[in-house]
Amino acid sequence: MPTILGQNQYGKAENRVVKITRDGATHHIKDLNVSVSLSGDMDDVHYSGSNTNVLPTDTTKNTVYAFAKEHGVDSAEQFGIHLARHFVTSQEPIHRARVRIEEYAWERIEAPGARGAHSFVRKGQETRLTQVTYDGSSWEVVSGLKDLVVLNSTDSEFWGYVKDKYTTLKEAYDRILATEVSARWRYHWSDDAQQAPDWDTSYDETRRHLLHAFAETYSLSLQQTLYQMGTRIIDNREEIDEVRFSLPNKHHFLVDLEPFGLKNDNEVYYAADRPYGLIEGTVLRDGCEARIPADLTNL
Ligand SMILES: O=c1[nH]c(=O)c2[nH]c(=O)[nH]c2[nH]1
Repeated sequence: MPTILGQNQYGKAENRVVKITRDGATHHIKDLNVSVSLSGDMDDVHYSGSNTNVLPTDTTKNTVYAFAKEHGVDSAEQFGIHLARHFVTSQEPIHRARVRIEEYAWERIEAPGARGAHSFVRKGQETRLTQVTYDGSSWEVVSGLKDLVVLNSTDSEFWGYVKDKYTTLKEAYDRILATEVSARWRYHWSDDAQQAPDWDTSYDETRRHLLHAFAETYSLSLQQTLYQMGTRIIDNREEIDEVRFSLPNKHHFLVDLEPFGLKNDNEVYYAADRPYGLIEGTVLRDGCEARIPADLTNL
């Protein structure tokens, strides 16, 4: 049965680019997910396997990162136009380039004790959670949130760790620290005879303390940041006795632009989605018992 080749296209999908622009202590962030799809004279590669006309998808990925440095990212549209024009005008066999971009929006965390403007929270609300348990005489209220994504574009280091024969990680003295916070906090209110907290105020203030502690901590590890966030909540919210966090370390790797003759001065990052470090821990008011389960998905 004879066959002919129909529509075809190829490229690299979902290149996660984070571009930090440093204006002194004020940083700006652009966070994109860029998918490139090219088409043109690609019959041969399908029919015979000849790659003569094939610009590797790996190259399209490199181009995305290099362009983030060379041209900056003013807007997703502008960035897409640069890329699409480049592929069509620089490669004779490529006749059409489609560049799709998703942009993730960030807001600044305005924290009074921050050393600069380099802390961000992803736009789009987190999910507020609660679990109420009553056995006829006492109450347990555990509230919290999930999907609260935060990022510091500086003031984060990681070094001095154990090195064994499998360790390849380079020590970092200025890295991006980003996580998607999942937190649960347990109220010490357990008795109808006691005045219950104002739940809405408690939620808003706990969230605020958590964000401010994230922004204001000069971090030597995500573990240290976790402890600071928990301590800030326990110190400021007397109605809360225990806080537990599950913090995926959302790694941002500096892209090596040297092969393209470009210097990457902590500007262009590859935002990896997996695998991720997972840092979890509880912070307790002294003298209180830990009751939030270790695995927050069980709550
Ligand atoms: O903040 C961090 N804590 C770790 O335990 C760890 N491990 C790692 O590879 N990177 C990091 N970062």
